[in-house]
Amino acid sequence: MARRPGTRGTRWTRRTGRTGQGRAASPVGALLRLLPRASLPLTAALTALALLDAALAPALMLSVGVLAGRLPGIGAGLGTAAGHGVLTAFAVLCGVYVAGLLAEPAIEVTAGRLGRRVTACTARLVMRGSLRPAGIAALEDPSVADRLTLAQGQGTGMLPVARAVTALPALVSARAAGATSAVLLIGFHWWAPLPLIAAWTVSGIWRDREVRRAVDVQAGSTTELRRAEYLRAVALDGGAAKEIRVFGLSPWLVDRFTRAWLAGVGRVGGNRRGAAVRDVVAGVLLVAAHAAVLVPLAVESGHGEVGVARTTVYLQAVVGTAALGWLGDLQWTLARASAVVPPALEVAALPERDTVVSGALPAAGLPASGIRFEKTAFRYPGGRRPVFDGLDLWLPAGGSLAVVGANGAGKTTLVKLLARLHDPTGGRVTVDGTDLRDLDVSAWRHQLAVVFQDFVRYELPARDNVGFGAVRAPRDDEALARCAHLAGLDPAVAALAHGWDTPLSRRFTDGTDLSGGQWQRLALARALYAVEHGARVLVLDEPTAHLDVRAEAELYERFLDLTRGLTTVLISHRFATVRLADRICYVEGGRVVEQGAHDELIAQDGRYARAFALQSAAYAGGTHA
Ligand SMILES: Nc1ncnc2c1ncn2[C@@H]1O[C@H](COP(=O)(O)OP(=O)(O)OP(=O)(O)O)[C@@H](O)[C@H]1O
Repeated sequence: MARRPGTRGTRWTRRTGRTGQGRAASPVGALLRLLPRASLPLTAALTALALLDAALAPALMLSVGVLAGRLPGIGAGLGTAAGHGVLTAFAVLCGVYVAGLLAEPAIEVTAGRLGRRVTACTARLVMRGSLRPAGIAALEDPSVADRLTLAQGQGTGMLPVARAVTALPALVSARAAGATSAVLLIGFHWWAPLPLIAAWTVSGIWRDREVRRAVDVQAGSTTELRRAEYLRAVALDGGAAKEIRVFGLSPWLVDRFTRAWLAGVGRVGGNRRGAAVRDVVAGVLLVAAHAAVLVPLAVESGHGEVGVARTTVYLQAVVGTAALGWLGDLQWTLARASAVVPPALEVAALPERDTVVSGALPAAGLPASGIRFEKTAFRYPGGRRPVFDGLDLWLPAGGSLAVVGANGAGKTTLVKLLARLHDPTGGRVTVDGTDLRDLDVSAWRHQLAVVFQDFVRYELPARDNVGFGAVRAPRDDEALARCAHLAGLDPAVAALAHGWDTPLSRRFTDGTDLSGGQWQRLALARALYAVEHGARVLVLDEPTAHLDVRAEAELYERFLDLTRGLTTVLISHRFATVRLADRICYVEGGRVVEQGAHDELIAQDGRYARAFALQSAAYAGGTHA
């Protein structure tokens, strides 16, 4: 089936036809189901208040009618029975009016509080959902990225979900008033409400469909809007501030942002074809329906067949049936603000799509013997070619293995398989003979300490940046100091104005930033902190990329100290670093093509030896390889 352009974001929903909660993805329905989860007492209170408010509208209508009917009796004097009747009707009218005045702020406060709970609940669902999958494949899927964008309310004209909660009681109250008006009209003629109900319903359904379509298109346009949001973030976030200025990217960024944004919102605006025709037809229907009721009412009232009181009530009721039709801003608000709920529920259900499933076996003490990649094959989801195709590799416990190979050979992918961020698509990875998939995934990761090539610079205090190596461990300042020392971070920590509590970002009060090399040492300290708390496998992916020559030399000197007793995987393009490892493997074409100790590989005079010679010659000649 041909797919409309720009509907990529809804592919996931359409494929499953269900939300993550296993129900149809109606935004308002999903919101109604979410309310009690956010707060049961507040939902109950808001429902009660909304129903009370809904009852007040017809009560007001009736009491006005009764008062209008009794008013002529005032001429007989207030002390008479007719006068008492007028006073009673007036008192009831005042009571209803005051109740309405009191209900309004009560609804506002309750809806406001429930709205905040729903906002928090939605945010929690999205955070937990996107963080819970053990693997990262789903998060790299563009359709998931689109759902995440929507779930965060970043689509075109999306409104905060709390606005939907405040719109709901107003909608209930309006609909109830409309229904009561229709019922009251039966008193005039049994058929009187029918033309009005039909006309308002038809026009309401047309407008409602239009809104749903607009919100749908809005969802489908998130790929463009995500690009626009990215460009805006690049311009404003500060991380790219230097390059933007040096390369003169400002006009390009503004232009591309504008184009992507307009392309995204254009889809929404461009979806009103035929709406004008429907508006005209709806207008004609409404005029005809009103005429069908008002003309007989005027005639019968003029002939005295319908009294003043009833005429007053019926006139209000005719006007009141409008609440059965399209409720303008209220419905727009509800549709746009509740649109975040289905994608939020889908993101909440992300773990169901995850292919990385935890086993149950404990991992404490592993590896005692070693880690083995056995005929491992791997292809990224949607990837054209396999990264590995029968890779065999043995990593003895307590030893160090360096992995070398050209850019894109799959070195980092090897680490992802080791950490079970992805699972092999063929073959297996074992530790002490047990398939990694049979181990409890958290327990196995507890055995790992990784410095990723693209390690994260958390804009948080230095203590957290290192402490994240063992986030569940109690605060341990001595361990922090030891790790900082081993990673060569002492001078940087000593220079922090508030020591370990200094935020490592200029965007926070008293915050500071570190140099690239200092950040890399911090990432190393984080991994060492994990080792302090039980990790037995240390993975260093390009650990010296940001270090100066002296720092790199220092790391070489400390390498044995750093890795003592640990099973170490070292990935590096710097052969001076690589040769520190017990064994080296050369990855090419999805397999290990050479492996052995540095001297053995040099003696083999193969790829490793040639690459080593090339880099040595480049350094000797004063250029970097
Ligand atoms: N998330 C991903 N989705 C699809 N393909 C990917 C993904 N990550 C990496 N690849 C591809 O997998 C291959 C191996 O990438 P990997 O990052 O493992 O290489 P590498 O050997 O670490 O490279 P480098 O030396 O440049 O760091 C590359 O062709 C890359 O384009």
